[in-house]
Amino acid sequence: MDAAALWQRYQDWLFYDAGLGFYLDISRMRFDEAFVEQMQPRFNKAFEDMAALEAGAIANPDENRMVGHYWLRDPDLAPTSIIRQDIIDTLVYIEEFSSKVRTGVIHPPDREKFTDILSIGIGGSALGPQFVAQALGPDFPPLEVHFIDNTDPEGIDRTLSRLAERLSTTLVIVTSKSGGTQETRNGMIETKYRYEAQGLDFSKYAIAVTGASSNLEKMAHSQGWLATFPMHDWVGGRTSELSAVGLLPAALQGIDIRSILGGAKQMDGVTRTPELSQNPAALLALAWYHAGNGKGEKDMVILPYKDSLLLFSRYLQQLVMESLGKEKDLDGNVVYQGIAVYGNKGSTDQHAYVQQLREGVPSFFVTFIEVLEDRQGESVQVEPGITSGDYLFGFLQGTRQALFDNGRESITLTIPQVNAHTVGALIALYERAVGLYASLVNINAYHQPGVEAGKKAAASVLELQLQAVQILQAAEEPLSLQSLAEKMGATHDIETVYKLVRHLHANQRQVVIQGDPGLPSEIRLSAL
Ligand SMILES: O=P(O)(O)OC[C@H]1O[C@](O)(CO)[C@@H](O)[C@@H]1O
Repeated sequence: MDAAALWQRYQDWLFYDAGLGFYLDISRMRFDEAFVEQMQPRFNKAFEDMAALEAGAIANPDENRMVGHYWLRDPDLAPTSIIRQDIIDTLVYIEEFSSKVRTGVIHPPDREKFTDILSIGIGGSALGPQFVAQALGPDFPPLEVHFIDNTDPEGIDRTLSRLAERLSTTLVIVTSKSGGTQETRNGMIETKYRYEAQGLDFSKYAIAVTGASSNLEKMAHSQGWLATFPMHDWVGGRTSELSAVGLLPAALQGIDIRSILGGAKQMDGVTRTPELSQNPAALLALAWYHAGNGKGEKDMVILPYKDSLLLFSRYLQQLVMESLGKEKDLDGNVVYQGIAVYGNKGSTDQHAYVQQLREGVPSFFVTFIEVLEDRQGESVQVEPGITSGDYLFGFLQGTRQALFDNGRESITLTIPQVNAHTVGALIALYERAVGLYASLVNINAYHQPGVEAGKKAAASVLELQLQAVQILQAAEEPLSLQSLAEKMGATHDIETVYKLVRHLHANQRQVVIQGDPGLPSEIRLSAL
């Protein structure tokens, strides 16, 4: 395609919404009119599915749940007046509570104000708050936010050690929809232990964001925690950023949550349009379908040219991959769907993996995110007439061009600046694009049956561990690995037995290995 034809294609496919100041360019995806025409019936169905979902249909049939994240930013859309009022009340509660914390009306025992927030949660109960804190957190927030989002002891220690001096002014938010996620529970128990070690009553510092009647909610109530906020049944973890999960920590950091909601609502208005060319979420879904043949054959590389959007790719990784990565379609056929997502930021990545994108295996399409405003205030000139922001802009345009010249496709989103409104809009855009794409490929985007297998397997490893220790404690002499596994009735799982004794030995806990651990069949095991 020559330059004039490309320019025409750019103009033909350019989407712009003046209210949002938002542009979407899919001209560098090499689909043709015939493809668009062929996709139209699927889109008609996707728009119908989406309308039904927003009206309160059971859009997550496996879990028999409504899918209502769109109602969070427009409560009038909620299917019942009870849900509507609940959304409104929760928002007011979040605002009142966070304002009282910021001003010291709610304060820690014997101290004037909370200074820090420790957010404990994982997956959808962490990624949104982390992304928004990075994108929108002020330079000097009224409360600085920290995260424990794993059960890694060293990671937990690092966060808690850094906070040790300020634990007595740190507000802990434990976020878990199910209220039973082990990583989050472990982080909470370890944190509580540190508070108690300092003679602090954890319940005076703790808040829960969780589902009704979850174990976490029951514990928060019975122990008299500072507050609990709801995580509604009809909001999935990966679409919960605009519920209390994301809004509470954002409000505590002084981020304008009404503006996030406003941006999302405005984007929802635009992406509700049942007209492919006028709907940027549908255009994204079209581009994804084209790139991967509707089978996820190409990976989605997210490249925001803005440091503050660094975590967007990690946020989208869960939103897209947990939603679309499914073994079966809605009719029960095995389809192995999904789109792999990764990314970091430009132009930093240009000095890392962009080499492969330009010249290596062409297994991806890029989504560039361009922010028009370089910074607030004046820029120095790094060369006559040129600023650092001009360089960032130049690198984005240059990389887009270089990729296209070598047959690599890309999408470009352009926003006027990174602010609460545009971040809300970006979240809403991708939520809708994922929902539409799921309809195109006929899968349930709102369940996650696959993650249960890993959780169950982990639980059986821990059972094996307890059993191994018990047998070693009862043994009169050191055992070989084989005989330990036999006594456990776990010869089929001897590799796991080997690994768990090695782990315990490395931590000087309960088990001693004698012999060369590199020769598993020769080691002798005894209780410590
Ligand atoms: O909020 P919860 O229930 O602790 O779950 C955390 C995350 O775990 C998952 O259920 C996957 O295991 C995600 O979908 C969810 O965001």
